[in-house]
Amino acid sequence: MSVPMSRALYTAAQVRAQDRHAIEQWGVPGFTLMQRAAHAAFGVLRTRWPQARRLLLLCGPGNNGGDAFLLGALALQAGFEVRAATLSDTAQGDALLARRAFEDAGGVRAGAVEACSRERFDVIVDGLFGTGLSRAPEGAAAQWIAWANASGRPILALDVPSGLDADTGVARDPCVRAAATVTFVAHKRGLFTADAGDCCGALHLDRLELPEPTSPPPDAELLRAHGLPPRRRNSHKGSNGHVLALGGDAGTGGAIRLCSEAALRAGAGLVSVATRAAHIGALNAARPELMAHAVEQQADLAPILRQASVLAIGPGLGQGDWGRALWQAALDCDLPQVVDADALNLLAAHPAPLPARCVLTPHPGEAARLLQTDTATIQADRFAAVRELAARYRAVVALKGSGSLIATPEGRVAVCPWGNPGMAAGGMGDVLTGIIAALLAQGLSPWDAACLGVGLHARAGDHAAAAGGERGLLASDLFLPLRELLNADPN
Ligand SMILES: NC(=O)C1=CN([C@@H]2O[C@H](COP(=O)(O)OP(=O)(O)OC[C@H]3O[C@@H](n4cnc5c(N)ncnc54)[C@H](O)[C@@H]3O)[C@@H](O)[C@H]2O)[C@@H](O)CC1
Ligand SMILES: [K+]
Repeated sequence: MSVPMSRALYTAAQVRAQDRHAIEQWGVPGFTLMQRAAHAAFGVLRTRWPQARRLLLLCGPGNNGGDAFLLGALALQAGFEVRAATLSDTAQGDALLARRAFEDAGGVRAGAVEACSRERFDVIVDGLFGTGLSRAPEGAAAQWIAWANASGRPILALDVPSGLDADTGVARDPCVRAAATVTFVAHKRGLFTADAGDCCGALHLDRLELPEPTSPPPDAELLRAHGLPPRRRNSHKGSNGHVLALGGDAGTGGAIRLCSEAALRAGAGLVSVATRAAHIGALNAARPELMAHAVEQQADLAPILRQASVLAIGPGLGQGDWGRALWQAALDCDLPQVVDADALNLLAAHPAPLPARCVLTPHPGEAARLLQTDTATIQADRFAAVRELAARYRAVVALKGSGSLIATPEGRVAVCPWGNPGMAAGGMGDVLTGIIAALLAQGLSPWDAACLGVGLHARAGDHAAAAGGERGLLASDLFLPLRELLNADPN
C-alpha cells in the first residue's frame, strides 16, 4: 500500500518506533525532537490566538509534559506570562531537561490548578499525557482536565488530547476537549474516529523535520476528497449500470425511496426498485425516473433481477417472510451488492456465504449483531471490529459512525475524516447504500466504491450542514451537494 504521508495513519506503537528510529538511526537527539515539537505547537498557538499573553501549562510526568515545558520556555522568551501546573516531580530524561529549561527561562511552577484558577489565562496548554496514556486519568490529572474543560478557556492539546486513546479514538473519562491539537511526527489513527471529533478540535500535523518513513506501512489511510472523471461523450444509459434497490416493507417505503434516489443522484444509468405494491404510486409520483416494480412474492422478482447489474438490499426490508424471501433471492444471484440494514440483520441471524463483490454497510449496532457481540465492544476498538467483520464475511465493510472506517478482508483500512452529527438522522444510511451501489454499477471495485461513496456521502453532509446547520438536516438534503461533489475535478 502506498499512501502519501499526510494521509498515512499509524498506531501509537508505530509512531513511537518512528521516534526511536530517528533517535537511534539518524542520530536526532530526543531532546531536539522535543524542541521541534514545542516550536511547532507554539507556532500554532500564536497563529490561532495572536492576542494571547498568559498561558497555563498542564504538565504530565512524561515527554508530553516535556513538550509543554519547552513550549513554556519559548513563550517566556517571547514575553508571555506562563504558569506550569505539574502533576509530579518524577520527570526523568528529556522531560526533566525540559522542566529545567523552563525554570531557567524564569518559569514558575504551581502545584495545583485550583491555585492558578483564580488567575485569568488566555490559553491552556495540555501536556498531561500523549501516546503514553495507559489508563483513565485519575486524581489530580482528572481534576485538572475537568477544570480546564469547564474553564471556558481554549485548550491547545499537545500530540493527543489527554485522555484520548491514540489507537482507538476512545475518550477515557475525563478527556480534554481541545480547541486545537498539534500532533507530532505522524497522524495517530485514533485522532480520526470514535470520540476524537469531540476532543481534538482543529488538527495540525508537524513531522518535526523527519523524513517520510518507508517502513513499516501505515496501519490505515485517510480517504481522499475526489469525484469521478468526466464521462465519455459517447455514453448511453446502458454504459452506467443498472441498480436494483430491494426493500421497503409495509410502513418503510421512504427508506427504499431514499436509497434508490441516491443511486440516481450518484450517477447510475438506470435504477429499478423492487418493493411492496403499496409504495409504487408514491414512488412513481415522487421520482418518475425510477422504475418501480411491485414484488409481493419471490416469483415476481426473477425477471427484474435479470435486468440488474448491481443490487442495493436492506433499506426498509424488514425481517418478516417478505424480507427474508428477497434476501434469499439476493444471496442466490451472483450480482455485486451493497448489503445494509435488515439484510445485515438477516445475515447475522443466518450466516451464509455472500456473492463476490459485496459491500456491507453496518452501523455499530448491526456490526455487533454480525460479530455476536455488543455495541460497546465494537466502539471500544472500531479498527479491530471493521477488520474482523471484513475477514469473517469476506467482503468490503464500511463501519459507519463518527469517523467511518472501510476495510478489506486482507486488512486494509481507510478512515473518513468528514461528516457531522447532523447526519445522525434517519435515512442517511439508506442514502449511503444507494450511492455505493451506483458507484459499483459504474464499474468501481467494491473497495473504490465504498471509499468514494463513504467520502462523498460525508462531504455532501458537511456541505448541506454548512448551508443550514446540523440540526434538522435531512437525508435528502445531501442529493444536490452529492451531485456537485461527484462531478468535481477528480484530483
Ligand atoms: N522522543 C520522543 O519520543 C518524542 C516524544 N514526544 C512526546 O512524548 C509523548 C510520549 O511521551 P511518553 O512516552 O513519556 O508518554 P506520555 O508523556 O504520554 O505519558 C507517560 C507518563 O504518564 C504516565 N501515565 C500514563 N497514563 C496515566 C494516567 N492515566 N494517570 C497518571 N499517569 C499516567 C505514565 O506512567 C508515564 O509516566 C508524545 O505523545 C509526545 O508528546 C515529542 O516530544 C516528540 C519526540
Ligand atoms: K496531551
